[in-house]
Amino acid sequence: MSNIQEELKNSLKLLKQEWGEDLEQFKKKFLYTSISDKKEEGICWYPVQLKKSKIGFGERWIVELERFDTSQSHMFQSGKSVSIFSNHQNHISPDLRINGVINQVKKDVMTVTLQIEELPEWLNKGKIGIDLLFDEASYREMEAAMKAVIKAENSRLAELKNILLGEKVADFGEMQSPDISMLNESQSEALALVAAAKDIAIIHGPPGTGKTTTLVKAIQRSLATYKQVLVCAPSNAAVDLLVEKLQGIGVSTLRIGHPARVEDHILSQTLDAKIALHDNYKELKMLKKKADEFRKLGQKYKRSFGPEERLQRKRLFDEVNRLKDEAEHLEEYIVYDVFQQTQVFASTLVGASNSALKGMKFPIVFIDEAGQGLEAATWIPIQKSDRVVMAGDHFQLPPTIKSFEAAKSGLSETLFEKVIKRQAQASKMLKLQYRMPKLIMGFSNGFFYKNELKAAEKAQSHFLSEDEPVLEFIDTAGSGFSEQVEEESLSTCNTEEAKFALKYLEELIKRVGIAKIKSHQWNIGLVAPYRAQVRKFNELLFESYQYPNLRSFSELLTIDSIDGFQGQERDIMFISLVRSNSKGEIGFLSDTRRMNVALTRAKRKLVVLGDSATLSHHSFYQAFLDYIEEKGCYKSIYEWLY
Ligand SMILES: Nc1ncnc2c1ncn2[C@@H]1O[C@H](COP(=O)(O)OP(=O)(O)OP(=O)(O)O)[C@@H](O)[C@H]1O
Repeated sequence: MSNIQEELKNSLKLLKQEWGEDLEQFKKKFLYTSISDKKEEGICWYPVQLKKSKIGFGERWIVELERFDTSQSHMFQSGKSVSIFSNHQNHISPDLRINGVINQVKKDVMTVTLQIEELPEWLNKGKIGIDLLFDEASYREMEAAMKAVIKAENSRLAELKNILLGEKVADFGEMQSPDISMLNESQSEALALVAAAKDIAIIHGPPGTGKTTTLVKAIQRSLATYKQVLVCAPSNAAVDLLVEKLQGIGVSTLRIGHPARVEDHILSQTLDAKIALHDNYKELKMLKKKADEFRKLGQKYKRSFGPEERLQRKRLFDEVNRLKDEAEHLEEYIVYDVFQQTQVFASTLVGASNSALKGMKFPIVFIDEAGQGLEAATWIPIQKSDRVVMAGDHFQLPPTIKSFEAAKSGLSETLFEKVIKRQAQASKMLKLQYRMPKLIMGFSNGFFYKNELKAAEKAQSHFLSEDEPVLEFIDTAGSGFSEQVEEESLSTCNTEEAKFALKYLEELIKRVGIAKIKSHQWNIGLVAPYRAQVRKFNELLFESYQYPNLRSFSELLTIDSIDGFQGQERDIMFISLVRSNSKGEIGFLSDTRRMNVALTRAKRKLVVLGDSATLSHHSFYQAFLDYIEEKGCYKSIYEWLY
């Protein structure tokens, strides 16, 4: 057996190990995570009220539950497994839980089929909620993809397996001379490489070098040759960003995936929305309505009726069936028509297994942020494609892996990294970045990119105003701003730091000028590595009136964890590092690739807030503090406190 077959089998084994660990951690999460945390993650409805209950087919109980907190987005959908719990006396006991499967979710009402013989009394006593249970579907899809790749022989997938894993050399056609009218030289060379690639091409490079920009251009170009292509990324946020950019240049894009996971401004690109906007949609609705009316009429006939009525009832039901068939055909036609008009199908890596794409093959798949995708997930869209183009940076966020052992044994190595190592001629590195002035870029450049990264001339003119520093580190050491652990979620926050961050931004807006910021549409990112701190920002900002200017900027302000910012950029970035303790424990912050993402999002101003006494125990932060000192960007919180 060849080495790559062994390697793939090992990857599959590690994936299963990760699956087991994830399941274990999920179980623990449910025991220790607060309800508000779970609600925020979209995996819990609380409180809910029991509206109806009945016994359905197979003597199963079916319940209808309504939630009150209607604003929260969620991930519940039909077919998913859920667990209904009682929070009696603010305590969730494992005994007061029942499992079930979602029949349907309509706005704020969920219908669930339960796996019990009798309804427990506590269901009627209020204080109940619904948890989403562990979703094995993604793992199943990844497992299936790995198995398909292992099994592949005498097929395009088998060839791609050999090429991507380095057994066979990637093939290229004649390289056209790069057209530098739109992009810079190395970006244009990357475009030429993509055009010549018969198997695989990779665009990689540090933050802000235009990987996504070049990839979008390559996608647009490919549409001159191919009618339809597939575009993927590991996260929903990265897919939405690509869809937004493609939409911006007039490419007709269909966003595959559950609408609950798609950002609001991208919803119009989902299949549901496109069906609803289709010319024939009104006709479809009419057919369904008529079928319903005839069905109701037919049901009005009681049991004891004569032959005349029987005939009439039969006619009505025949009509119902005819109308339903017609509606079904019309719906199939609408979907077919939407697909015909689509140039780019866009989904997450795992989302490429969506039934809407079943049986479809693409001449080429483009994968952005490929350094964040697990190998098994990356194979899912590749199975559907003849050629592969990936873009990413292996010094930014890696795939999220729960099992330390599996990560150590190789699961953390992405397909993207393997191809860069094994097919050197198939990749092009971009080195000129357009996002950040040199001062913001400098630390990351030295620490991660051997100072190979250059800043474009135009990035030097990125600032808010002549006298507004582009980089500041504000040291909270000695201020008494110490971290707290959120009791229920065990996530860390730092209330004083959160208050200071908001106050700072409030003052910054006033200082730079509200009108100026609004007229330039400069946007702001407020970020922390911990979800508890993100929650704290939201609580403080939206539940008080202390920050009126910042609140009035809410459409230009994004508050999120670092992971939510991968691939994005903001004019102003404020990072609250949270950790402040006497032991020098920095936990999660030691993931330097995550910090690399955070430190490289800002276009005009980057403010980092943290406790140097705690942070300097780690060499990465010591190096960062040295850089800050050297560049004269250090400030002590005492400048604000007194
Ligand atoms: N050739 C170019 N000329 C001018 N601006 C450019 C060029 N290429 C990219 N940019 C700009 O640089 C910024 C960063 O580009 P982009 O987001 O594509 O980079 P990236 O490499 O994908 O970044 P990240 O690694 O953070 O995902 C964007 O504002 C983009 O418009």
